[in-house]
This record gives sequence, C-alpha cells and structure tokens, in this order.
Amino acid sequence: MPERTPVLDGAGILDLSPVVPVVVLDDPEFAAPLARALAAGGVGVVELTLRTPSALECARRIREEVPEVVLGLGTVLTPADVDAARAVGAQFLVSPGATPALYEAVAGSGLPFLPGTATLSEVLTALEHGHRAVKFFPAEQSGGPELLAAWAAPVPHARFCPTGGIGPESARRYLDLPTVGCVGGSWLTPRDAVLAHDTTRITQLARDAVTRLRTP
Ligand SMILES: O=C[C@H](O)COP(=O)(O)O
Ligand SMILES: CC(=O)C(=O)O
Repeated sequence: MPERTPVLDGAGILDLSPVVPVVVLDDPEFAAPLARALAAGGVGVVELTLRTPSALECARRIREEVPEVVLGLGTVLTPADVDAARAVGAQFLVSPGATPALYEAVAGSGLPFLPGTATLSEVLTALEHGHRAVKFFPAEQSGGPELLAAWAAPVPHARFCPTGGIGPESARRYLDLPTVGCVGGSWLTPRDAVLAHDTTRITQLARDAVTRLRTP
C-alpha cells in the first residue's frame, strides 16, 4: 500500500476538481485504468461508491496502482463501512446521509468526511460535528441551486458538493454559488463506458467537464 497521503479536510476535497466523478465499478481489473483515464482528462479525484461487492478491491487497486489520484469512498453508510474504507486506504469518505454512529466512527478514523445533507437541520448537525464541507444530496430532487442559494444566507460558512441528477449543463448553476466548491456526478463514468472499458470516452468526458467548468 502506498504511503498515506496528507489528510485533507473536507473543504480541501472540494477544491481538488470542479467535478468529483461518482463511480460504480464491478471489475477490479478496470479500477486502475478507469482512475488513470480520469486523471488523463484532468480529474485527479474519484469517489468510488461502496455499491458493488468488489468495491473495496477496486479501491485497493486504485490506491496501489494510481496513487496520484485522490481516492474517496462513497455510500459509506455504517461504522463498518468506515473501517473497511480506511483499511483499503481511502483518503476521504462520503455518505448520502449521516447518523450519530457514523459521525462517531468517522471521528475515530481521522479521515475527511463529506456527510450527506438534504435539509438545513442536517447541515447544522454536520457543522456541530466539525464538518464545514458537506454533500448536498440528492441535489436536483431536493431543490437544486435555488435551495442552496437560500441556505447561503443563514449558513454562508458551510460549503457544498451538490450531487444527484447533475450534468455538464446544470453543473454551472451550482458552481456559480459562493458556497459550492464542486459538484459530484456520474456523467464522467457512464455505465456503458465502464462496462466496455472505454477509457478514451472517459478521458474525453473528464476533459470536456474540466474545460467547461474550471473557470467561471
Ligand atoms: O446516486 C447517485 C450518485 O450519487 C450521483 O449519480 P448521478 O450523477 O447519476 O445522479
Ligand atoms: C449518493 C451518495 O452520496 C453516496 O452514495 O455516497
């Protein structure tokens, strides 16, 4: 396993790329090629979801074979997920929501964490636990950029990674908000491209996204 990279706080994660690819991966053989394909397109961060039986093995391969990519594990739902993610070298954790048990486990892990939030009370709970940077999920279904703009008045110090239903066109409307650091999305790694091991397409999607979204 490569050396642990320096721990970034959650807010630092939001500054790595305008878009964090949310990846569902079955085939460990394609884990490193996929991460390299994203990096070749200018996206040096991956959120690999714990949604497949092989996700942890895929994560281990990325950490071992592509250490230049910052690896987060998503769909972290339980303290056991936190332990498993840490064991394979995850550099940050992402959840679709958060519970007291999850906050406690994350605190013990020492890893940066983007807790999922969909209400202002959940944002306040995240802030109480010391997490200034949070996921806003599912973004489009929960109220989109208009809701985040309203939240920016009472909690301008929170920072958001909206995720859920966002694509290359809608991403800009989130990134224009001062409280948004990056967006998350699956559009850089479409299911058909992943199944076909189509690294050329993945690199092109990453390059297009970075070109379109890097600057206001
Ligand atoms: O569960 C969904 C992911 O977190 C984001 O996927 P999406 O960009 O396709 O909505
Ligand atoms: C959707 C999401 O936030 C996650 O799977 O972690």
